[in-house]
Amino acid sequence: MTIRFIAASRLPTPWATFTMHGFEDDATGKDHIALTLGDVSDGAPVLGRVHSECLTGDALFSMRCDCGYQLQEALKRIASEGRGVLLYLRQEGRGIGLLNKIRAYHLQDQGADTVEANEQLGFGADMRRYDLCVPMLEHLGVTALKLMTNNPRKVDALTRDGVNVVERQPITTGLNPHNEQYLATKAGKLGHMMALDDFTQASDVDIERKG
Ligand SMILES: Nc1nc2c(ncn2[C@@H]2O[C@H](COP(=O)(O)OP(=O)(O)OP(=O)(O)O)[C@@H](O)[C@H]2O)c(=O)[nH]1
Ligand SMILES: [Zn+2]
Repeated sequence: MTIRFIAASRLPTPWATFTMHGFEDDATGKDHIALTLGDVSDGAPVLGRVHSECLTGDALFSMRCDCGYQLQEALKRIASEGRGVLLYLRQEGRGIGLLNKIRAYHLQDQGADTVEANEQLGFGADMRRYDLCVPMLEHLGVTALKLMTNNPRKVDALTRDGVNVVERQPITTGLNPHNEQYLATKAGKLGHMMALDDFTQASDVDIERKG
């Protein structure tokens, strides 16, 4: 696997102006992004989120999952700390791709849960890889992460791949009637460390604009 840095630019958002770093994954042809704020290469642990692509949740306001809410919350928390990193990994649908995720959603519309739907399609419950994070973080000079996640398997996978995760911070946001069952399945079957009582409710429109 070769991850190559391609270019960086400013990325203004409602919460802060981040630096956006683009990388190319030669093995898969996919491109991945890191957003950074402040000096992340000074050796001190960095507040971070490793976020896997969810086009429906991140860009199309889907309420079926918690991805868009988590993305927004992570950027807000990094902005309020004034320093942090978000890796945006192009592994849609827990690694099965967008069209297979739509197939999986179709099965879920008929009663399967998120894990059963993947399995009925012949996939594992979670096909993601995190080894590409290492060269991305090395390029950015990040040596230790305070990781925002509820997913202990993500922490384990990153640690196995050589990422120094020194702290886990829960990120429980965006509960709504459309994702309640999905979140319960993540906690029950995928091992996410969260209870529905921990969650903040999604408001109708959660987008804030500054200025
Ligand atoms: N196959 C499949 N993928 C889904 C479904 N819902 C969300 N996803 C994908 O799941 C990924 C996000 O996974 P999550 O389990 O929410 O998050 P996580 O990264 O494992 O854990 P957290 O760090 O706690 O958010 C994204 O790639 C989404 O596209 C679904 O029902 N089926
Ligand atoms: Zn999602």
